[in-house]
Amino acid sequence: MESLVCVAVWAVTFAMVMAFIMWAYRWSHPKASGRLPPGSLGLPLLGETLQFFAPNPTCDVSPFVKERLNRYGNIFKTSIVGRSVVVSADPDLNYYVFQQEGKLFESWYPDTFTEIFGRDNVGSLHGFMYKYLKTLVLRLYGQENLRAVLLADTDGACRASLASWASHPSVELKDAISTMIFDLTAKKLISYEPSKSSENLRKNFVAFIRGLISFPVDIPGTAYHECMQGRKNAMKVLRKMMRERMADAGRQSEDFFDVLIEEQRRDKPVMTEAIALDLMFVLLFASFETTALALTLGVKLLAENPRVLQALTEEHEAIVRNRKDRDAGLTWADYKSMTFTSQVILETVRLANIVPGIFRKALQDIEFKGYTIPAGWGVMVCPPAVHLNPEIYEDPLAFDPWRWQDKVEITGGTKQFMAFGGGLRFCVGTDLSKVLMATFIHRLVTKYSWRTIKGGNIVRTPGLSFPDGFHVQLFPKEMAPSSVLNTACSV
Ligand code: HEM
Repeated sequence: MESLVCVAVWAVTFAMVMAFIMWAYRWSHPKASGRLPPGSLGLPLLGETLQFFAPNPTCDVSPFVKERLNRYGNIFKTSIVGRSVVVSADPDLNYYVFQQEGKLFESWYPDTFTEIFGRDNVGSLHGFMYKYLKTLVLRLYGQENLRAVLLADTDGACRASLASWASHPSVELKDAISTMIFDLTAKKLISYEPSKSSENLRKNFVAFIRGLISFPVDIPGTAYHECMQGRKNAMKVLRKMMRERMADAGRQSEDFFDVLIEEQRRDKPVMTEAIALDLMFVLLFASFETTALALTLGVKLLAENPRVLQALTEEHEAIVRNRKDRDAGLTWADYKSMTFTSQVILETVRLANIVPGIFRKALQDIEFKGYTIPAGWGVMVCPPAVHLNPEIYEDPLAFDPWRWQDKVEITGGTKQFMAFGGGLRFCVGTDLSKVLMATFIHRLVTKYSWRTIKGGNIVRTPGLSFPDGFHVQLFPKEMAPSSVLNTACSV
């Protein structure tokens, strides 16, 4: 009897081991109708997730991507956060993916992203609903409103913020710029006034860049957990605000939230409460964090490249000289005349690679350059691999705004430049972001000098962050001690 039990236990164990081996084999050798791109799917379930998130303290392509590009070429397969993904550094495939949005590919992001931004966030919507939301957002952040309203607002915010920072012995620039842009955009979006509100709304968006593409482990201490807590708190505030406004039939439209509420009040509304709330949540985050990171890196790069700073300062001093009233606000014509500044901005976002991966899902089996991307697989377009490719950009890690000279104005993604995405989903905040950066630079270089106090080192996991901040001291130009100006030195 005992030996029978022993045999049964062995048989069950053997069957389980065999089942596991077969499952693991199927995992690493997935079925496909054609030839899959080269690469490894890593360990079962875990895939190559740990390698993907390994910190990279440089502006260069992450070691994860670089090693695989060297080994497999511009298109390779991997598995991250539980999904099989084809990574593309191939300019033709990237372009194809963008052009085929909604046909062969559709927007898809890892589950962490969807949980944090909400299942009805703009990145997860398609077709009519998506186009309708995009049109609404462009009413706020498109060129027309930027020219009529937002340019003056951003100029005022940059002026006031820089003046107040200049009275401090040290300012952590990333946080200070984030606060400035958040306060400005949250006012436009929900009439948020930090001084009058009991909620510190911005603190709910801390750790988002790290958390969006992270391990979906919801335990205290993880970036994902921090993001989820932030989402819950911010959504509570937004939901309460929306219900109060919905109940107030006589309310006049004051901000973008009111526009969404009016849409919900229509006879046959297409906008649901969930879509409106997720949209507000995404906009509150995207409006400030992306641009704040790019600007902080930009100031650091300027401090490290005095020749660029010199040329930039000359452009802005000429704008001031040509004004009747030297203290007047920036005009749209001033903004449009900033040729070198726009090159500096392009060069900064090329090196910043704020969005390290643009995700899509294949809607059917797709053949490309001899490889098959199976239906349902993810595709990650990898902007850093294009922006830092020496065959496209000579000496790619050099901060060289002159490389953009005589290039046509970029109004969408191209095969060589996709910092703001491409195709149908080209970033709706591109123009706002450029206006913010240009007005900030204008006020900074015409009125102030600065020196680095400490920090400024970066880490990409793979989203960009400044782990020790970037602490600077600002001086009004006329009061600046000449020996320490605009230096990258640390104390
Ligand atoms: C340096 C600043 C910025 C960078 C580098 C950036 C980058 C990007 C990229 C690469 C995409 C494409 C994502 C995709 O195709 O899946 C995108 C989309 C988007 N961005 Fe930005 N962005 C910036 C600033 C902003 C700002 C200021 C806003 C404010 C509204 C914003 C709002 C959005 C939204 C709502 C989308 C989704 C659009 C869609 O799905 O069609 N972004 N951004």
